[in-house]
Amino acid sequence: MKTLVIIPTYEERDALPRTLARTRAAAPEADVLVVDDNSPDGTGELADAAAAADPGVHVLHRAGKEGLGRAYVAGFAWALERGYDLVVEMDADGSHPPEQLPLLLERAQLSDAPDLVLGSRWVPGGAVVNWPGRREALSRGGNLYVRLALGVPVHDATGGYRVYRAATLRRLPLAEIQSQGYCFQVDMTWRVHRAGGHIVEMPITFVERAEGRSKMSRQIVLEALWRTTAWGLAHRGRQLRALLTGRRPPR
Ligand SMILES: Nc1nc2c(ncn2[C@@H]2O[C@H](COP(=O)(O)OP(=O)(O)O[C@H]3O[C@H](CO)[C@@H](O)[C@H](O)[C@@H]3O)[C@@H](O)[C@H]2O)c(=O)[nH]1
Repeated sequence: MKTLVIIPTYEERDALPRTLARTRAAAPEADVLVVDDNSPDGTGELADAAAAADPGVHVLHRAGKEGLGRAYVAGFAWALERGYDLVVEMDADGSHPPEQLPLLLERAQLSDAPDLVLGSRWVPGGAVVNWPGRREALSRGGNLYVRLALGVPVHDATGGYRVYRAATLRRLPLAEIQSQGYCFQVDMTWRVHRAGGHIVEMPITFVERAEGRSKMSRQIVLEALWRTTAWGLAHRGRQLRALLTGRRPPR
């Protein structure tokens, strides 16, 4: 199946070349799209150089930093316009080891044809390497909150190593997405679930970056908290209304 790996970048000069090389070696049949938000450190120029040397690497330049969510929505549109069948999300910093990609892609192509294969840190066999305790607690706690608030039956809705079936992305109202930061991952997981999508989790090992720095911020955490809470309240309201009026409650 025609596959595109989307790698969003902001200031990933030190990490990107190695991640690109590892990705092309691990899954040479997949094309790569770097979506750079005009990084001031020259990441975009590095990506251009990689694209000039390898026809399987492409670059989408955006005018400025607008967050992970907007970068992915632009990357999805790029992929759908060009007829890719599978669309992968992957961080630029090597924390999503490209060597695990073939297993995720293989799972995405099994006959039960999942709409979304989630690389999961929090299922048996999954792991995190070199994360401080408070970051692990934030991720585990955040995922528990997502499950309780939204009823999404997965263990790692916030993770960013995943494979979508392009046909599923086509059915989602991507232009409506408001999430800017990492709650985009929750937003997408929930959209696939609500649309009746088949989601499977595969264990992955997340390895904290050795170069550059995380873009995680207080603003990103707060956005995830308030959006998840607002979605959850609206969702529970819809379910209650359905029950009271004898209709089938929405997922
Ligand atoms: N284009 C673009 N890329 C961005 C932006 N912000 C972050 N990125 C890119 O998005 C990827 C993830 O950012 P990191 O800063 O490395 O994230 P992390 O803290 O390691 O994030 C982990 O937690 C997130 C939330 O759970 C996960 O979404 C992510 O996959 C990973 O597990 C990196 O490739 C980074 O360059 C942005 O505004 N624009």
